[in-house]
Amino acid sequence: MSECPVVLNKDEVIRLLSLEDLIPRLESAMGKFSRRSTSGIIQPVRSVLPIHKHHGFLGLMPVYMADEGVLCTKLVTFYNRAENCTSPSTQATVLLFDPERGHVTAMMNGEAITAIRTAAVSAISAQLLKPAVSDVLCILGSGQQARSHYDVFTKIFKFKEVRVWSRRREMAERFVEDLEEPVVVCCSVREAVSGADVIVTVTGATEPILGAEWIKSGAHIAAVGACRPDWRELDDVLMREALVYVDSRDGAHAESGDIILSGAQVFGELGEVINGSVPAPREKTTVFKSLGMGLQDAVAAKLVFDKWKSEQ
Ligand SMILES: NC(=O)c1ccc[n+]([C@@H]2O[C@H](COP(=O)([O-])OP(=O)(O)OC[C@H]3O[C@@H](n4cnc5c(N)ncnc54)[C@H](O)[C@@H]3O)[C@@H](O)[C@H]2O)c1
Ligand SMILES: O=C(O)[C@@H]1CCCCN1
Repeated sequence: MSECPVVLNKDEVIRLLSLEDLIPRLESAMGKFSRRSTSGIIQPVRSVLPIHKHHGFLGLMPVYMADEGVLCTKLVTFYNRAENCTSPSTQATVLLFDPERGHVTAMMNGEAITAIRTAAVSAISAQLLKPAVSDVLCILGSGQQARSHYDVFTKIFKFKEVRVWSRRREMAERFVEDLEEPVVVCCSVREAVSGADVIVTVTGATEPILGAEWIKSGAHIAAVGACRPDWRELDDVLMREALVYVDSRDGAHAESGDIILSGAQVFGELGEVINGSVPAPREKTTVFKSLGMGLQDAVAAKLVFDKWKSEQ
């Protein structure tokens, strides 16, 4: 290594990564990505190595943004394991490189980046696709992503009611204990989603937990879990009847069980909606199937590193 990289821990990343700066940069990068050949962005579908013995996976998420001079990769492990395990189910490190000389310039906590950028991208989808009047937010799941989605969605949007459901009720009760605003704890998915305008699914489910029959017509669903080709969160009817948007078509066709196993058609990429090349009819039921992209991590990591440098 020709130079020692800067190392930024979780607290530093959280301090330096502001939503106000991140969201417009993510919109711009995702719009550019969806222009493909002219984008100057190289992002292969992530490599995922199964860790069979421990019900886990190691993902490698490289990206090169030629115009911006950003070369980055995230290394992420994710596990599908018992809730009483004390380690987080998703853990990550993000590396930024000098693209000209090849050395690592910064190494930073990837859990904070993953939590914040995923919720920020879901918020971009909701901004574009949610019903014009959206009073009720429902979060299914009560883990890391549930918390980051709660924080980002309640900061950006004004909901009259927020609901949460978790597989174990005590986990949902623990989730709301830390919050300043009231959140309704629901006993069933059906109760939680009934009449909701925006639904966020952030669970470790591997079988569908959310059915079309319970959902209000015109609702927007940000489907964040189920990131393996044989994992599901949403049922076939919902996937086939809704307009389905994705972050990357290639990623979705390789990794999303909800898309592959339901046979749902992808209507567009979020970047295409941002570019105005794919419509966003708010009155229709819409699903944003999020899988996460190295590009989103790179945008966040560059922002963090630039802010850090500006303080030196
Ligand atoms: N799309 C993206 O960019 C992205 C990024 C990070 C994480 N994820 C995915 O989002 C999901 C949530 O991540 P997290 O970090 O919050 O995980 P977490 O472990 O912190 O929380 C998982 C939640 O899902 C619940 N759960 C687990 N198994 C379930 C099941 N079978 N049915 C219903 N609920 C179940 C748990 O009770 C918990 O509330 C995971 O699937 C993860 O892989 C996606
Ligand atoms: O894009 C991500 O960061 C996550 C990692 C865990 C699996 C799902 N996608």
